[in-house]
Amino acid sequence: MKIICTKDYQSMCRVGANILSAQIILNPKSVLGLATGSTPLGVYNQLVDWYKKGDLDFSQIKSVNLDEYCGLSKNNKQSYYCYMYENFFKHINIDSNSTFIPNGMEKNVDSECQRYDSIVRKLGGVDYQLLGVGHNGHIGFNEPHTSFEKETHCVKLADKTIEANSRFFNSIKEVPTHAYTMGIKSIMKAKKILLLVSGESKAEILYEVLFGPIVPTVPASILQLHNDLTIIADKPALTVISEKFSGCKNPPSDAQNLLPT
Ligand SMILES: O=P(O)(O)OC[C@H]1O[C@](O)(CO)[C@@H](O)[C@@H]1O
Repeated sequence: MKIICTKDYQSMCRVGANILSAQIILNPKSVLGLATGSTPLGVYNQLVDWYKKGDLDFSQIKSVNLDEYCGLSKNNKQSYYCYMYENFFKHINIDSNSTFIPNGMEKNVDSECQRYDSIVRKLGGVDYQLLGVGHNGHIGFNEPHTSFEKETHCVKLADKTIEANSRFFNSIKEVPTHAYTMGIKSIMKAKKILLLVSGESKAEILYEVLFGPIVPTVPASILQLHNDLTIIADKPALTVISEKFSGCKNPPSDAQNLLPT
């Protein structure tokens, strides 16, 4: 894995956008795996800016999103469909037939999961997967204890996730209790993965994710086994890692450039 340390959220997003724009320029037919939540917003803003300046072309790009709340329609402002449209898709020249998000309104769980997995397969898999991480180590909506073997499935959201995401809703009661998510197995199949982590509140979990044991209680810990993983984290998110390894005689090689000299 490669860990890039940036001074703050803004520069994390700029570096992230640079990595994705290199992917888009070098492989204009790429399949991008996209994430929602607060973390990638700055990356989307930056990519939109560069698109508006004429530096990027999304006309042949395809995208698959990680997840969607169950029971929220495309018109619901809190749906991830709406998030993607408002924050990214409506500002760029991506073909609306080339963007895919699980259908949160589909009640037949098996058929929706199979449909989504077959879309990803038909696209030839994800070339670059963008990820954030939840405070409990979830990626997509794969909550702690989810089997590493799952592809798209329906999950019951952890109380911690419902609480964290209630900031986007009028009240915690409005937060859906279930979601469709691509599974850990689907995420690990991506050719390249870019994990973004910002803020001190994620520092403890980032240490667990990158240097703790690989266990289903910390779903993102499986990323340690991916052979093309880049992590961009800002300084506050790296505080626990540098604390744990500073003064350590043999810090893991991946942590060495994060330590004070
Ligand atoms: O970036 P946030 O808002 O902290 O959310 C963390 C993670 O939780 C999710 O919102 C759940 O899908 C992810 O998309 C995101 O990466």
